[in-house]
Formats: sequence, C-alpha cells, structure tokens
Amino acid sequence: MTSLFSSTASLSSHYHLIFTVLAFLLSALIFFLTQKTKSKSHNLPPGPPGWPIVGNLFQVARSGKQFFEYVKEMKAQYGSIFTLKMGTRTMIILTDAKLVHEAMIQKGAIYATRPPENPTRNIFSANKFTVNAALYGPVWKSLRRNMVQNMLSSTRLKEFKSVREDAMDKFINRLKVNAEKNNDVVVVVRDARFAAFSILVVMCFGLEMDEEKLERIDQVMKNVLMVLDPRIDDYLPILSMFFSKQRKRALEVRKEQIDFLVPFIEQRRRAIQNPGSDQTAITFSYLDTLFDVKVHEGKKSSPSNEELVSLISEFLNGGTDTTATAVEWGIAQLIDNPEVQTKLYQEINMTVGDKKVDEKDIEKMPYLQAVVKELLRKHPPTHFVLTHSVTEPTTLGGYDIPTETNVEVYIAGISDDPKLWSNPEKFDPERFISKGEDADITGVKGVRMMPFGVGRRICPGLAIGTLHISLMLARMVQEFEWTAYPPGKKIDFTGKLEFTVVMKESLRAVIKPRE
Ligand code: HEM
Repeated sequence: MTSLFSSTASLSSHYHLIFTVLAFLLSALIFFLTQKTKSKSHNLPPGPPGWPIVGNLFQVARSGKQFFEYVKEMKAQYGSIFTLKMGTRTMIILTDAKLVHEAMIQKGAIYATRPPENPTRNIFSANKFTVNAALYGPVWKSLRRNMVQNMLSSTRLKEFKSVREDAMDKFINRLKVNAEKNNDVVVVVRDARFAAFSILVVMCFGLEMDEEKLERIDQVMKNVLMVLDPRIDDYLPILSMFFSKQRKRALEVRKEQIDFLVPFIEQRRRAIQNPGSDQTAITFSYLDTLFDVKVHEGKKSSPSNEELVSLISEFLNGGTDTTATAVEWGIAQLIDNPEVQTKLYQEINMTVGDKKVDEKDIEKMPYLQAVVKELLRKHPPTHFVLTHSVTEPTTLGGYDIPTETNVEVYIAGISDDPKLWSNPEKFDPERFISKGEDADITGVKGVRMMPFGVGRRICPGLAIGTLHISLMLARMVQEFEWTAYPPGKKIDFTGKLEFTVVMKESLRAVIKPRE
C-alpha cells in the first residue's frame, strides 16, 4: 500500500454512495464489453471473491473498516499471501515474514520497482523523479545514491548535529510553553511533528528559518498530502471524468508548492554562489547535492526547479509524520507502562547526570534503544511499505506475480505474529534485553519486524529516523514526567489511518517538569 507518500488505503466515506451507484452501473456494462478481450488468466493467490470490474472495492469500502483492519481480517482468513482486486488494480498482499524475505531480499532486484501511478501523483513526483516514486533503474539508482551517500551517511549526519540540538531545545521549550497555556496538557504528535519537520527543513534548504516560515512550508506540504489522498478513480479510471474539480485543485496546489518553495531554492543557490552573503545559510544542505546531481546518461541537464521541489518535498514528507507518529505511540506506551518510563528515566539519569542528553549518549543507553525498537515493532508508523511491483513476471509461494500488479507488504502483520514473537501484544522492551528476542531491522538475516521496509527499497532514512525518535523520547522523558489526560484515563490504543497510522484519539498528556 502506498501508505507513506500517499495512502491509497483509506476510501473516505463520502465517496461510498457515488461509488456504489456508478460502479454498479458501469461494472455491468463494461463486463459485457470486455468479455471478448479478457486478458490471459494467471494463477493469482486466493482472495475474497469480488464483482466483475470493481472486484473487491465494494467489500473494502462497505466493510466500515479501515484498510489495514480489513487486511488484518483477510490475513486471518487467507493466510500469508492473498489477492484483492481493487477495480483495475490487482493487489497481492504479503503478510508472512518468510515470503517477504524471499521476495524482497532473495529476489530483491525483481521486486524493486514501483507500479504505474495515477496522473496526480505523477505531477507531484515530477514524473517519477524522486527516490520513492522512480522505477527501478538508473534514475532511481542515481537519486538514491545521492541521498544516501551525500546526505544520510553517518559522516554527513554528524554535520547536522547542531541543527538537531537547536531543534530539540526549541521542542522542549515549545512543550513547556504549550503546557503553561493549557493546564499542563500537551498534544504530543503536534509538537513532535513540528520538531522533526524543522530539522528536515534546515537540512533540505540549508537556511535557518523562523517559526512563521516553517509553519507556512508545513501548511503547503499538508495541502499536497491532502490532494494526494486516494480517490475512487485511482481504482476505476473510467470514473475520472467526475473528478475534474479535484484535478484542477491538484494543479493549483502543485503551483502553490512550486511558487512557495522555489524562492528558498533560489536563496540557497545565491548563498552558495556568494559564500558569506547570507547570514541564515548553514554550511551544507540537501539542495547543494541536488543542484548538479549526476543522473543517468539520458538526462544531460541539472534538475529543474520543479524537479527540485519534488525531491525536497519527499525528504520533508518522508521523515516528518513517520517520526512524529512513532513518538506519539512511544509516549502513549510510557504512560501506560509507568515502570518502563521510570526505568528509562533512571537510565538517562545514570548516563548523563545533570547534562542534557546528547546524541552520543544514545549508544550508551541500551534500555532507550530497546524502548525505541519495541515501539517500532508494536506500532510501525506505516502498516504497509510503499507499493512494490515486479520487473518481470515471477512466482511466489506457488502463485504467479505478474508485472504491474501492486505488491503490498503488511508490516504490522509481521511484527505482531505470534509465530515470531512471544506475547506480541505486550509492549515489552525487556524482550530485547533480558528475554533474548532480537530482530535484524534490515531483514537481511531474516525478517521479524520491518518498520522501514527491507531490501533494495528499504527506507534510506532508517538511521536518521531512529536517531530523531531516540533523541526526542530521551529529552522528553529527561525533562518531564508523562501521565494520562484526563488523569487516570486508560489510553485507547486504536489506530487511525492518515498519512501514517496515528492514534485515533490524538494523545493528550499531562507533563510535569522533573525536579
Ligand atoms: C521513523 C521514521 C521513518 C519510517 C518508519 C520510515 C518508513 C519507510 C518505509 C516503510 C518505506 C517504504 C520502503 C519500501 O518501499 O519497501 C520508506 C521509504 C522511504 N523513506 Fe522512510 N521512514 C522514516 C523516515 C524517513 C526519513 C527521515 C527520510 C528522509 C530523510 C525517509 C525517506 C524515505 C524515502 C526517500 C523512501 C523511498 C525509498 C526508495 O523507494 O528507494 N524516511 N520509509
């Protein structure tokens, strides 16, 4: 499921009616028209029987369940691999660690591409000129190599240490100010989101920005995510004639995104052409690596401004909601398990004493690392990897996997699998310390949990994402004691699909400064 950069999963409820009526009429018509040209049949994995043309769209939309809940139910019925026909798209869903290892690691190159996308998403990815959207091939290789080596390598990450420190101080201050205004209550995901975002903005543009500018950029990004929300015509392109208003809106938002971001790109360009001329400029940024990134032979020129907008937007989007979501679930668990919070606080105290937690301290805090790992196991921010597709027809588990089908990996169904984990429902960081359970998060040696995906398309932000989550949690627990709001309330751990799977009820918590 394209859950990170565009969640095709949620079919918003107000579409149900129009969808039901139109789909019914059209399906009958098209079914008869297409009988003669029916494509050769494949031995696809089993799945719930669906209607002609619309396939299982009805069942999913009318189940009243969120897509990830629906898939969980189907997993119980169909097991490790099954098919959902979503209109013209065929989704093959993998829910089993061994099959995922076979596909994404052993046959990694075959499963490393992306399926065709709808026109709106192609506009925002500058025609697949981003790491996440590019097909498996030279463009993807060049862009990914640039991001990983020139921006996210461990040496590069160290260069942005002061950016993180500054953002963490501001984050703690923001929590204090918001708590003062609201009777000691804070909305965790909101402030965590802003902190993650503000680090990534500085890394992208290489420019220090005030809160007002950050908020504006954030708003533009949110507008983008909104128009990328799934629509019925993604699955039934024949209905696209009913969505001209939405297409127009998408073009407006793209223009707004370009008009708003290009001036920052130009400012950075000027700053590196005239060193010392811009007081807000820092020494290095993602843009610097992109201005003259060497992309495959077919493309001679440097990326256009539109392409740069798409590339920096994916960097900002990829690491903002994912990180904030993890922090929200993490704090919820620390409130629900006060003994874990106390133990974490004790470890922080013993390791750093009166100083502020520094990122170097994280290596010396095994319990913090276990807490972070356990929260990524129990609450992977996205329940699916981005949609994969195969470069050539292949087979898996005895079934055909044709090209252009959507191959989805159900991350959450792996890390809560009782065959792989003891007591998977329990939030228990100790499992990684005294109880001898472990997991290679890259999946190379075997898949047991995969919050960042595995294989060739594994998230390039794995290290920085984990660092941000660890730093935020450590500073939050060092500065404050976290309890439920209203006091004594049992936390509701139901998830809700937005861009990531967030808490259905955004976590509000009471914070008390530590003595
Ligand atoms: C907790 C934080 C994060 C989580 C849980 C996360 C998760 C994921 C997942 C599940 C995928 C899909 C992998 C696949 O398609 O198989 C992905 C891909 C990606 N992520 Fe992240 N991510 C996080 C942070 C970041 C950050 C900080 C960045 C950038 C700075 C980033 C950039 C990307 C990109 C560019 C891709 C596409 C990779 C490709 O297609 O080759 N992510 N991420």
